Amino acid sequence: MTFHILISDPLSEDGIYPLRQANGVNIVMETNLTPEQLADRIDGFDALIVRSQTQVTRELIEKASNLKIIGRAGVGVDNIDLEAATEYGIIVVNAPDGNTNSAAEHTMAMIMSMARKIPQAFHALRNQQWDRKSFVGVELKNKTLGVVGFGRIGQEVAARAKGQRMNVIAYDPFLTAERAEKLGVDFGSVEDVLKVADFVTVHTPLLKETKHLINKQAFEIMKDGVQIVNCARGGIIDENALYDAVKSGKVAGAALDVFEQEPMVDFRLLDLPEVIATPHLGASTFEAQESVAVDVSMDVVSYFTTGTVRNSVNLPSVPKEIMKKIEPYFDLSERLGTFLTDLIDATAEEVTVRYAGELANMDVRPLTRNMLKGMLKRHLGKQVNNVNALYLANQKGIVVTEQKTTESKGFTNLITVEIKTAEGIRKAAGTLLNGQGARIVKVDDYLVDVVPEGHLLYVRHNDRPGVIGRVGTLLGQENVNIATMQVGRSIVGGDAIMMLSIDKPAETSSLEQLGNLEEIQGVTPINL
Ligand SMILES: NC(=O)C1=CN([C@@H]2O[C@H](COP(=O)(O)OP(=O)(O)OC[C@H]3O[C@@H](n4cnc5c(N)ncnc54)[C@H](O)[C@@H]3O)[C@@H](O)[C@H]2O)C=CC1
Ligand SMILES: O=C(O)CCC(=O)C(=O)O
Repeated sequence: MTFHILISDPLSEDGIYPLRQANGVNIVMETNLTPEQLADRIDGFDALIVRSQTQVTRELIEKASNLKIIGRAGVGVDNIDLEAATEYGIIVVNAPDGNTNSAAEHTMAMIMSMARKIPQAFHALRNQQWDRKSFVGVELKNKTLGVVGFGRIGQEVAARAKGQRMNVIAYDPFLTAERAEKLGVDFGSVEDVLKVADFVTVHTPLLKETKHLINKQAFEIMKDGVQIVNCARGGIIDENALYDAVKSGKVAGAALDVFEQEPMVDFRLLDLPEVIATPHLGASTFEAQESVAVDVSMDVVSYFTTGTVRNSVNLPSVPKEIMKKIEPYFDLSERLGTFLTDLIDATAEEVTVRYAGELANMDVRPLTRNMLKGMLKRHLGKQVNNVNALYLANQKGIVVTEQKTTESKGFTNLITVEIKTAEGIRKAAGTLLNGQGARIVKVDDYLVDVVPEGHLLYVRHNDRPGVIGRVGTLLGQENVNIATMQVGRSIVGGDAIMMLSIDKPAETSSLEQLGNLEEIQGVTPINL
């Protein structure tokens, strides 16, 4: 049998030697196809290997009736419709480590070029202007670099910046005080980072949560004269807001490798002398291109020869016989993870999942992974699945433990998730009620009965007469319909909670008003 592989973006020839050496493969390299030509060409191929140019859309996937694996020679998979690939049973693999170094070096090159106005000075010189006055820069030494997104590349950039004797402050939802100390950086919230940084560099993936993370409001809290870098993904910085911030003088320099639309169509930002740019070259080194091509080629060969891969982004790998028994708990596990993540405004350090009842006699590792997927997807987005969730959690320094007991205190099965953060331990427990679907039955030590779906509000309050009525009245005034409400309390007159299920998400202003009501201690929206 021949395995047909289409490579549709330029890949290092040295890097694809694992493919060239494999028996029974037919490699076709066509790197100049239009989307329409690619759609006409794709059918019949077993594997598609791309970089960032090829858009692997649902329409393309639907035309690829033989496709089994998509290889992304790089990190970001935002050019691949993962949902469609998963839906069609196509494994997506990437090369998460191969270009980290190059992307970090490019970021440093951009920071230094920007700080010393090297591209601008070169441009003048090339136009035969010997101008030594217009290009006075700033030193990096003793300046503060703010790193938003402290994963592989963010950490490598920080290490290099420290070599330039910069101070580094970072924000990442997975960064704990302990890890920050170990890595020799300060840490704080995004606002903390933006307020104190002389240079800001972003290294997050582009997700719903990170789209326009650096916007008008973000620029407003930055220092006057801040310099800003984006070598991650176009769209993390709002380009219109950046334009205005540079124009107004708030931002003294911007260095961009990536853009909201690529190839670039709107060149307005480049009219500004403070802005320097490269056309998405962060990973464009011989070393990185060879490395990502080797990694992805090895995974494609491994899939072809053994059916296994190393760097899966979406592979569901649950043994069939286990799957049948535990499948009904998949959704509940994931929702418990998301529920607790929304509830907790702190970095998870340890996660314990307790299985009580019949589940204790089964291999429940897929459930734990699904719970972690629910937990991590809030910050890592689509790249998390039940295959890579545990790996990613470990990579973030989260200690994951499973515990089992056959005693389940009145439930056939009970799954309790406990998350430890620097602020303490929070937990939620859920079960499947016979014929009535999933329920969250305990939040911390309060007994509840909540369907884990839709929009929920978790309200902490003092157990006093009239509080519940005031909450209902206010939400009514704000046109928020309450579908269900649960109340739990520790002791009469003590701390209490309300779990409300509402028909639509409450506006921020409504939540603020709710939080300001007498006897209310706090309000947390949860969206499942
Ligand atoms: N310009 C280029 O050619 C290249 C760009 N990239 C891009 O760089 C980005 C980062 O890559 P890696 O470091 O390898 O990924 P990574 O997954 O190791 O790190 C990303 C980090 O962002 C954090 N994060 C997620 N949401 C966040 C938020 N709202 N605020 C702060 N942090 C948040 C995550 O927790 C994670 O630690 C990706 O978007 C990738 O596509 C990567 C390589 C080359
Ligand atoms: O393939 C490329 O050159 C882009 C690399 C990149 O952006 C990534 O790996 O996320």
